[in-house]
Amino acid sequence: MLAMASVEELWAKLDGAADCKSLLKNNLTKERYEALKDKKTKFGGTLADCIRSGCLNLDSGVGIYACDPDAYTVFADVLDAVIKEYHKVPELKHPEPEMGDLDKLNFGDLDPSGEYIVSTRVRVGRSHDSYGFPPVLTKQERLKMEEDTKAAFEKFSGELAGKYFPLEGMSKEDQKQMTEDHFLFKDDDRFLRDAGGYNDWCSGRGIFFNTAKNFLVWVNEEDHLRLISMQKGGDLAAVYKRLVVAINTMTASGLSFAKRDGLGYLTFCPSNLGTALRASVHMKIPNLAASPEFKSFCDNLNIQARGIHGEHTESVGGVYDLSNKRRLGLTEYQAVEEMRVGVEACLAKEKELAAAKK
Ligand SMILES: Nc1ncnc2c1ncn2[C@@H]1O[C@H](COP(=O)(O)OP(=O)(O)OP(=O)(O)O)[C@@H](O)[C@H]1O
Repeated sequence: MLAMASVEELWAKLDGAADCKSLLKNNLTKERYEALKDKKTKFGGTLADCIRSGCLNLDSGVGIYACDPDAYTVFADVLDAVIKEYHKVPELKHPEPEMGDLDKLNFGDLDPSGEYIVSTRVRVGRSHDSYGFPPVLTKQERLKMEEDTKAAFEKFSGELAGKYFPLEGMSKEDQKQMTEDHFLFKDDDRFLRDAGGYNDWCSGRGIFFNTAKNFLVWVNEEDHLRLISMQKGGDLAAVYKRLVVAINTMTASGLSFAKRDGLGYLTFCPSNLGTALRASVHMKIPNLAASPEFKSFCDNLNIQARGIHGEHTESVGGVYDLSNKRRLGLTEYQAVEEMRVGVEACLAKEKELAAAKK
């Protein structure tokens, strides 16, 4: 069974796949493979744990996950190369976290008319530095981690106060409704599945909500933690401030998050590390989206366009998920600013194209 394949079998599959275009394929040279194939992290993770998904799914974009925080040191030879290529940075010199002065943010509501932006969301990923990532995590460890996390939720007060809902025992109807409302995560990503992301599903997974349901935390989806602030409309300042207060509360509660000099916050997928921040709007841009320049327009602004049901989904009714593409090599505040500038440009272009049609 390939899910249990040895590192030699996985490598043979990757090496023989001439048309594979993943970053793993590009960067795991024979020399690197030979040097790394017998190494182990302090969590007991191996190269096979990192590359399994990318070898089973030769159509992967990235193709490599970190089996645990230590993988970024032990398998740095290949992971650093992948990180540089994915994030398009020549050097790994991520700055220290900087959220900006919350009293002097450069932005407010990006769409006061309320006509274009359906909703705004900013999320960060965080990993406990004392636990491995899904390929090496046991069920008991995941449950213990869930307990540590729940204890930190007790520190949320004011508008952040809320309740934790474990997935185990949640009805199918509730899960479906929460997913359709864009609140909850699913277990249907084959890349993540083959990386071990759904091992022992759904034990140790859950979701925390504040009372107003505009702040939530995903527990043990892809990352140990995803802190998410979201609301209807375009008030980026309100969404961002809420998130920063939540991050500071979690940190002050005594949790220690995995971080490495030059790489910032560590996440399961190397595509997310650094700020681990994705700021997005769901925005109506039917005219821009239909224009041939849509992709290059977004690329020039470092904006990523996704469908509205998450990565790898299609747009519905001309509504797109527009977010910052860069997460590494810039501060949190700069990442949000980059998204803000890009979204404003997309909005202006949409209006211009709509006016030209009249
Ligand atoms: N601005 C937004 N408004 C409402 N829902 C959003 C917004 N951005 C993302 N979502 C919803 O959040 C959920 C998760 O999306 P998705 O998986 O694409 O992003 P993510 O959580 O940032 O993680 P990743 O980048 O690792 O995929 C989906 O249901 C998506 O529709």
